[in-house]
Amino acid sequence: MSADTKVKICGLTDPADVPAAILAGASYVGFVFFPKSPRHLELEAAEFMAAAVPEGITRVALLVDPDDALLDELVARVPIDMLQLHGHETPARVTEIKARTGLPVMKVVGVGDETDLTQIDFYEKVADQILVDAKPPEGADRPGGNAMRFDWTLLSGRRWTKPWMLAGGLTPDNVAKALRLTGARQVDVSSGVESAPGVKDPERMRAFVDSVRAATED
Ligand SMILES: O=C(O)c1ccccc1N[C@@H]1O[C@H](COP(=O)(O)O)[C@@H](O)[C@H]1O
Repeated sequence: MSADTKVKICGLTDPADVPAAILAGASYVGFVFFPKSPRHLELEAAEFMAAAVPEGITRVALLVDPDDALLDELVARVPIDMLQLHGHETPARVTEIKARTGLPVMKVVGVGDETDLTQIDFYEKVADQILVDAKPPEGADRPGGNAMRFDWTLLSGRRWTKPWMLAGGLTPDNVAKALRLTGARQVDVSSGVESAPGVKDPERMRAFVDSVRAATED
């Protein structure tokens, strides 16, 4: 584990969440653009919230199989530093989206069992970062943000050429164990720092980052 482990807090929905996440110690903040999510933001709200993020904090837009019209409008209106692709985007589509937007891309790979890890070998060739999340259950309403974790031991000893982040069901109580088992140097949390779906809790955000810091100071 490393003392400079970074935290992404995703799914901010209220303008007050921005200073709360930053005060807690987030290095990345995430905004969700997926209408079926309780964390979905309209572009106007996102524009306002992203503009309030200080320099040095990475603003991530979470998208699910976005079409070109959405990408163009998002990039024109919202000050964003990175895209998180959480759908079924192929490696070729990742390359296209990077070229179209001029933004770095973090591609999500859903893990249910060991066989899913082979996907990372394809995506690390084209994406700037990889986000390793739990694979959603069949028929789930959304491909992430389900507070679901996977078997973290699957990642023990794995190395990839691109930076990667661990996500999926992380909480202030389990993140230390997740860091220990996976060796992750970046973690992403949404449901685990909420008081209700789509409602971020400043105390839980702080507790999460504190747990990461305590675990990485060992
Ligand atoms: O948060 C959502 O509603 C969401 C919708 C569609 C795709 C992904 C979504 N969430 C992301 O999933 C991971 C893990 O979340 P959790 O900590 O298990 O709740 C994270 O990147 C969320 O932002």
